[in-house]
Amino acid sequence: MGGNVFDEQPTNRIFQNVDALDPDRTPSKDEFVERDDEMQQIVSILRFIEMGGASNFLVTGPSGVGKTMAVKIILRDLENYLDGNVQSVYLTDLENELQTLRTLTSQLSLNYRGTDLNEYYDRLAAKLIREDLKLVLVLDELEKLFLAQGGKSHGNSFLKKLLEARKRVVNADADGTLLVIGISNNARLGEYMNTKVKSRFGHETVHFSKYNALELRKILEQRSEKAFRPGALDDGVLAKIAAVVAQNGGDAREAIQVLRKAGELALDDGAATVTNGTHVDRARQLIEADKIVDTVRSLSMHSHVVVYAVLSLLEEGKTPVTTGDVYSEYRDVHAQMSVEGKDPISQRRVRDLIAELDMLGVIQATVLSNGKYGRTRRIKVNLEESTIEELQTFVEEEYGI
Ligand SMILES: Nc1ncnc2c1ncn2[C@@H]1O[C@H](COP(=O)(O)OP(=O)(O)OP(=O)(O)O)[C@@H](O)[C@H]1O
Repeated sequence: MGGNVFDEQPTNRIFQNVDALDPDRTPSKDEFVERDDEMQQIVSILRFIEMGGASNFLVTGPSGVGKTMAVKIILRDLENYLDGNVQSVYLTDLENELQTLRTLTSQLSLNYRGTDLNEYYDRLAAKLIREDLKLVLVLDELEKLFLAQGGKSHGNSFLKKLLEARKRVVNADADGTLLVIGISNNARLGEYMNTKVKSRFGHETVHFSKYNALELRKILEQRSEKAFRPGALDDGVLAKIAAVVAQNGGDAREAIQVLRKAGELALDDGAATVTNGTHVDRARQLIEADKIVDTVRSLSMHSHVVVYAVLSLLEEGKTPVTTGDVYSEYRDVHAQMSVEGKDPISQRRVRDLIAELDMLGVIQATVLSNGKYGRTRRIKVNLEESTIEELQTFVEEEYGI
C-alpha cells in the first residue's frame, strides 16, 4: 500500500471535538443541565459538613440519569470551597468488604493490606481524628455489595462498621468526620438493608428520575455545540434521538452514544451532514445491539445457555422454534458444558427465562397456544448477524462449549 493510510480517510466535515461526547468525562457545570433541583438537594445536605454534621445519604434513580456526574461535580466544588479540609474518595466496582477496604486504604495511604477487617476501620478512624480530616466516601453501584458473594452479602456489615468508625471520629471531639454517599440504580436497595443500617443511612435519599425528551434534547444541544462543526447536524437530528431515547428509558448516556455513533457513520460516509434517515437510524440499531450484548452478559448461566440454544436452533433453520424445542436444545448444550455443580433447570424454569428474555428485548416470544403444561411460544430473534456471533462466542468461551 503506497502513501499514508490516513490520507485515504474521508475528510472530516463532521466533528470539531469528539471528546465532548465521551461518556466517561466529567462534564463542566455548564454542560451539566436540567438537574438544578437534585443538585440543590445534595448541596443542602452537604453544606452541613462545614459545621461538622452532614448526614449520610443515598442517591437513587435509573441508569444514565446523571447521579454519578452530579455527585462528582458537587464534590469537586466542595473540595475547592473547603480548600484542603475535605477529601472525597470515589469507589465503584465493589466486590466485597475486604476488596473495598483495600481500595479505600490505598487511596488514603493507610499502609495496611492484611486480612483483619477491624484493623482497616481502626486505621481509618485514627487518621480522620489525627488529621482533622473530613472524608466524603462515595460508593457507586452500592447494590453490588448487597448481592450475595459466595453466599454472603457484605453491604450491611460494611456500612455498619463505617457507621461505628464515624461515631468514634465524631466522639473524639476532633474536626474530622466521615460521610458516606451511596449511589444506586436499584430501587429496592432499602429492602436489602437491615433495620439498623437503614435507620442511620437510608432515611435521606435524593432521587433522580429518567429524562424526558425535552431534557434529553437540551443535554444533546449542549454537547453537540462543542462536539460538531457548525451546520454538521441536519435539522431534527437531536429531536429524533431525544424522542426515541426518552421512550426507551430516558438514559442520557445512551442518547450521547447514539449521537456520537451517528456522527461516526456520517464521517465514514464522507457526508457533509448527519441525517436522520441514514445515520441516526443505523446508529440506534448499533447501540441497541451493544445494549443487548451487555444485557445478556449480565444474566445468569442458565439464561446464557437458553440464548445459545435459541440461536443454535435458528441457525439450523428450524421453524418454528417453540419453547419445547428450546428446552431439549438447552439440555443438550448443558450436557456439553464444562461447569461442575450446576445441574440443568426444569422446563418450567426455562419457560420463565424465555419470558424474561422476551421482556428484556433479547428475543421475541409470541404465544402459540395455552397448553396443559403452560404456554407454548414461538421464538424469533431480531438481531444483526454480528450481534448473534458475538453472543455465541461469548457463551462458548465462558462455558467451554
Ligand atoms: N444533565 C446532564 N447534562 C449533561 N450530561 C449528562 C446529564 N446527565 C447525564 N449526563 C451524561 O450521561 C452519562 C451518564 O451519566 P451518569 O454516569 O451520571 O449516570 P448515572 O445516573 O450515574 O447512571 P449509571 O448508574 O448508569 O452510572 C454521562 O456521560 C453524563 O455526563
